[in-house]
Amino acid sequence: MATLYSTQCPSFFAYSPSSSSFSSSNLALLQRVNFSRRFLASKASLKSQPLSSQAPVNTQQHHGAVAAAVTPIENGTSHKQLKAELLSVMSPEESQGEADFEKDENESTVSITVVGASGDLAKKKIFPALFALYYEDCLPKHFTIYGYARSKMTDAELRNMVSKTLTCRIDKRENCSEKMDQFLKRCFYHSGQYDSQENFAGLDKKLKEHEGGRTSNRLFYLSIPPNIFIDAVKCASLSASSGNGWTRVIVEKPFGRDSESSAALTKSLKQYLTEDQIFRIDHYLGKELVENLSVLRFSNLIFEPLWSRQYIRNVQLIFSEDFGTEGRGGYFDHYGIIRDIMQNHLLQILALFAMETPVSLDAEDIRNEKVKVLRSMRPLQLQNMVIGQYKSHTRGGVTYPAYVDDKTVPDGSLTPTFAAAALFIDNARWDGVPFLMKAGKALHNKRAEIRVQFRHVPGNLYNRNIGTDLDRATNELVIRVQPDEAIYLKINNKVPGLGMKLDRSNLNLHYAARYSKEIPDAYERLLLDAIEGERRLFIRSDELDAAWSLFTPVLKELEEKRIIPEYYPYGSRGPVGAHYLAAKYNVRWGDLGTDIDQ
Ligand SMILES: NC(=O)C1=CN([C@@H]2O[C@H](COP(=O)(O)OP(=O)(O)OC[C@H]3O[C@@H](n4cnc5c(N)ncnc54)[C@H](OP(=O)(O)O)[C@@H]3O)[C@@H](O)[C@H]2O)C=CC1
Ligand SMILES: O=C1O[C@H](COP(=O)(O)O)[C@@H](O)[C@H](O)[C@H]1O
Repeated sequence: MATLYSTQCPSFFAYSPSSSSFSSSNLALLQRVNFSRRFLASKASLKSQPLSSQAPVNTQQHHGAVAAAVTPIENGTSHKQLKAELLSVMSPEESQGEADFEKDENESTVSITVVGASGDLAKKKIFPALFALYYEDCLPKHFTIYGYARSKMTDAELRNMVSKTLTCRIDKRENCSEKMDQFLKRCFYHSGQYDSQENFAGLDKKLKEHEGGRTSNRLFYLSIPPNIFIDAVKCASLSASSGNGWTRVIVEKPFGRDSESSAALTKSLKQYLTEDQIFRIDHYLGKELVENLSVLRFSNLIFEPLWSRQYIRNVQLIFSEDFGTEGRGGYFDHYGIIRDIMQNHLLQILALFAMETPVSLDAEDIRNEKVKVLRSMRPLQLQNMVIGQYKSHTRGGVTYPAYVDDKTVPDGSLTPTFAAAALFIDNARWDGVPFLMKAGKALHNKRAEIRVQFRHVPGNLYNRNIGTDLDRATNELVIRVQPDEAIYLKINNKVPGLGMKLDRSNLNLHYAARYSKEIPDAYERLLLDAIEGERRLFIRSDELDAAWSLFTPVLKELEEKRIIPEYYPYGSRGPVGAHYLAAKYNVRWGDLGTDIDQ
């Protein structure tokens, strides 16, 4: 039986996809064994920490455990047989871990409170992600979900609101509505002000009733505008923290507007929480292909040796959306595209892409390497930046609005809805390699991708067959984060036939063709990690400081000098200036749409 790495609930266990008939009780057992190993690992680290802080999972140990469970197990193996087999290979500590796990499962509970439950993000992303986790059996045995917001709602009204946004995966339609009903029964609502300790104490009382005297672990997801983060954190922490388990808070971006406001936010958060309790979310880190970046690089011999200035000419990080700020103009105008996308999502991808090999897969080891990259970078300069704003455009009889037509945007706003930038990492690996970023709203397509353009082949024997445009003949690795996830490598190839004609082709890993399983939403992975105390995909405060120090000077300059953005038509490819910026560094944007870019 071919054994591949595929997971049902990824954090817990792995099994062979070809063993779809593998009994669910056997799967559950494998899950338990892995979980008990993880539990042991986290228990070991708990001993040295105060109760209110986190118990980080040792990812290396976790991966070891997963690998252990991937050992081929024949279909038809009975549950009893399997349990006996697994118990026989467990060390005494692991058997104890298994017992502890069972005890812990029965004696502890996780309460997840979505603060701002009436809002857009909660409806669109958080509740659906929680349901997906529930469907996949990834939530703990005892869990309760609470919605908290000022709006008046009954439990039934919250359930009704949530039910409208729940969906089942295409490959998981079985018992879907039954599962939805079960999930909704575990969702409740508490109405309260964000700055009222009394209202949070009311929540605490209700949570305690659900927790029924078990060890209570509590996760608060702040899905509210940033101006009320601190009020909510203060009240949640003072009135609704767990008394005997962990308390964690997921904080949504924006984390400030610049270095100063971000530092002030961190300082205020730390009045009520330890750094270990703060989970700063950047949902791009939860995207499948971003998570895969390190796998691609560090587990394939062919990539890592090429991953430097010696072979890479430039790296491009591209984000585009084919819609404007519709409905979010009020928020957006205060931040703009540089803060909304570049300083966080694209910069995080850049750091992961460019970091040195971490000592291990532990969160701190990975985050240490990312910080080093950020701290090796030159702060962005105005001359390495182009900004744009979309204007109205009529196409096919339809008129698309300008950014400033949005009623929530002040007249004459200069806020960029598009930006392109050239960044540099001044370290031995990347010296002189331009990292180009481009992000925009209301462009011609919706896409997020990483493009790696390699150097020309020195003394290429086939130069004559390639023609004069050597750039077009160099290898390019494209990691398409979304939509239609894919990794493809552009290579030169001989066109079959008696002549010697070359063309460009793709070595193509197209996810939809290769994997039948639907890709989980980023929020699922991140919520699961927060519940498990895995911080690898969350932003540490020093990472945040380093990220802001790269962008703060240029953001201030743009605002102080009131730089006018280049206007581009809604639905276009963005300002021409982006091409001049790239040309300054001998780069051609890779997303111009060649015949082999699908
Ligand atoms: N929506 C998205 O796609 C994304 C959002 N984010 C971030 O997530 C967080 C939540 O976003 P989103 O759901 O869109 O936000 P919303 O504007 O929908 O706000 C969420 C809830 O907060 C309450 N609220 C809104 N404004 C105020 C206010 N001025 N004072 C007090 N309470 C208020 C409302 O609940 P009630 O009135 O019932 O109390 C509202 O339902 C924000 O930090 C946002 O930046 C990040 C990435 C994407
Ligand atoms: O953080 C944000 O991300 C979304 C894009 O997220 P995606 O997962 O749909 O690609 C963006 O629309 C929004 O402006 C920004 O705040």
